[in-house]
Amino acid sequence: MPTALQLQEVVADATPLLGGGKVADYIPELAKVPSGKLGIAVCSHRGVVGAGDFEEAFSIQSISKVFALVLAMGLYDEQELWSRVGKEPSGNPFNSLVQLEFERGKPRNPFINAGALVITDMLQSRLSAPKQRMLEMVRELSGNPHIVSDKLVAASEYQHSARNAAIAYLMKSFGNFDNDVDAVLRTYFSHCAIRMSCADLARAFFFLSNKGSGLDHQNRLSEKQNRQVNALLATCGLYDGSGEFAYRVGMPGKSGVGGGIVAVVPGQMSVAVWSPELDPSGNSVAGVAMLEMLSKRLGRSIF
Ligand SMILES: NC(=O)CC[C@H](N)C(=O)O
Repeated sequence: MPTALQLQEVVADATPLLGGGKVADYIPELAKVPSGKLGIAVCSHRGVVGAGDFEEAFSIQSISKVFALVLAMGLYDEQELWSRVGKEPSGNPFNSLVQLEFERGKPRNPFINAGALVITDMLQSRLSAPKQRMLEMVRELSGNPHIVSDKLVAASEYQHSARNAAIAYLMKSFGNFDNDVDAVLRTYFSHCAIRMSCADLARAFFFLSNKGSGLDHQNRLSEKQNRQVNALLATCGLYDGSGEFAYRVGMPGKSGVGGGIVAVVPGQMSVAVWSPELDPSGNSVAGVAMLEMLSKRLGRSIF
């Protein structure tokens, strides 16, 4: 477990990288976030340590794709789930359509938009209130009952949803989408618009470093499912930047276009970082750098 001082050093050493990326602006509401934020939090059995802006809430965006998958793994059996979505890295941008046509509407993995939209469609089929269920889950996992989904961000995404709608309709044309596209998009955007801090996220992801059992001692996943999710995070969690992330950081991880990244050190700790400026793949520039520094300084690459 790093000390607060070590985390402060990581934040200080990442500060010169500010200005080296671009805040997501394809969702206009996200473009309003100040670009100079830097936060890091680590959670182990001993609790949370953080530095920088680690207590400030931000839009978790694609990090919600992990929570959605975990929910779906509790509702569907293995065979059913993976008949609808694959387990391979895509090597393409997170919101790409090209592969979907060639691969007959089956998304490569649950951590790109197409995959998360199929997972959300599956949640929509089995849950009466999927938006609320997701909020309950992140509140329980993080121990923070005040977590909410930002209605302005969700509305902004809905107003600019042409690409996600196109992905969903393409999958529907192949028979891999059961519910009304508009209803599923609204649920998906509500999940993406959840606001959490690095401290919340580090707590919420602790179960993935602890054989599927959360800080509240609830078993969220079996040990086997936990290994499976970590394997998918290690290979697919940062879209077409997943190989580079494994090379530099060496931890299963998941990013979002809000600038957050969560990472897991199996058996030890979960880490969350935040800095809004992104690289061309949509991953936080300073966020990846902070995780790389932490991994190197503590010797925590899993490889
Ligand atoms: N990579 C991301 O974080 C993308 C999530 C975003 N809500 C979208 O659908 O485009």
